[in-house]
Amino acid sequence: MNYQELSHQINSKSSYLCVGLDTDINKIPQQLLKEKDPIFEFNKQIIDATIDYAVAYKPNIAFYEALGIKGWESLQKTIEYLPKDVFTIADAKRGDIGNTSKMYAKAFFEQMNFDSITVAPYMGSDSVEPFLEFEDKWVILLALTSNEGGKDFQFEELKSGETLYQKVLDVSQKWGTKENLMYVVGATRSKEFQEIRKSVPDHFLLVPGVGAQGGDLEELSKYGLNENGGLLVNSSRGIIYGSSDTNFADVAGAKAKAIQEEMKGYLERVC
Ligand SMILES: O=c1ccn([C@@H]2O[C@H](COP(=O)(O)O)[C@@H](O)[C@H]2O)c(=O)[nH]1
Repeated sequence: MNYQELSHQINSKSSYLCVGLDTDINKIPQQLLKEKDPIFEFNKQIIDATIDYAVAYKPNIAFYEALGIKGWESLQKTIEYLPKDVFTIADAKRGDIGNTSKMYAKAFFEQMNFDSITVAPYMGSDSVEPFLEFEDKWVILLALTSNEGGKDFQFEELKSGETLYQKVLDVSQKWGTKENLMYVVGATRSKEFQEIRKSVPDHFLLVPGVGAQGGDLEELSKYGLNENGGLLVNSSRGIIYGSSDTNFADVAGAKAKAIQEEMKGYLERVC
């Protein structure tokens, strides 16, 4: 999916919601365990219930890898089940020396046909560029993460006066464009949103950390939204684990709808 198509989806659904498919076999409703593929069955019902309110889906790959071959099969089926007009994110946080990164890119872009993958910037340009060589595919580079430990390195002030995460934003803009490069900025970092938006006015930001991690949707939307949308805000546990009963999908749908309605209001302010 390209920049214009993503922007169009945000406009037509009045939503920049990304549903996180962090599907944990120990958390899904008991009655699904009798299914042949409980993880896929759970994802399928969550997707059906939330599809009208979401523009993107983000399976966190760890939850599938943890189950071995069966997990990879559930992931593949989930990706195949998702409609082509939603944006798909492999939250895999990859990145290695160039020839290895190329193999990661082939795995997620060619084998699994994801639109995008999260990549760690720490190994630098040659670890990121192989992902950027794929047409209409995206790198989502970790810039300022939502977790407490993100402060250990990302706020480090460099000799130049800029912080490490600012340097990631500045330098990486030479590697890709707004058409193939997005950034992860945690919803818990709402104080930094205004300044980050100035550094990357046109790039999309993937924002995890609303819901279970307590990020403020209104605050981050105020500074993060731009005229193309410019944001994909992820919620995983806050949507998919609203109920552990037979009504789990309905509850997920209602939670996604509530977020979409709130987002609609924020989008109207920038249009
Ligand atoms: O900075 C980051 C980067 C990635 N994540 C991932 O997003 C989801 C958040 O899940 P919630 O249940 O909505 O908290 C999860 O897959 C994380 O691994 C992040 O939280 N922060």
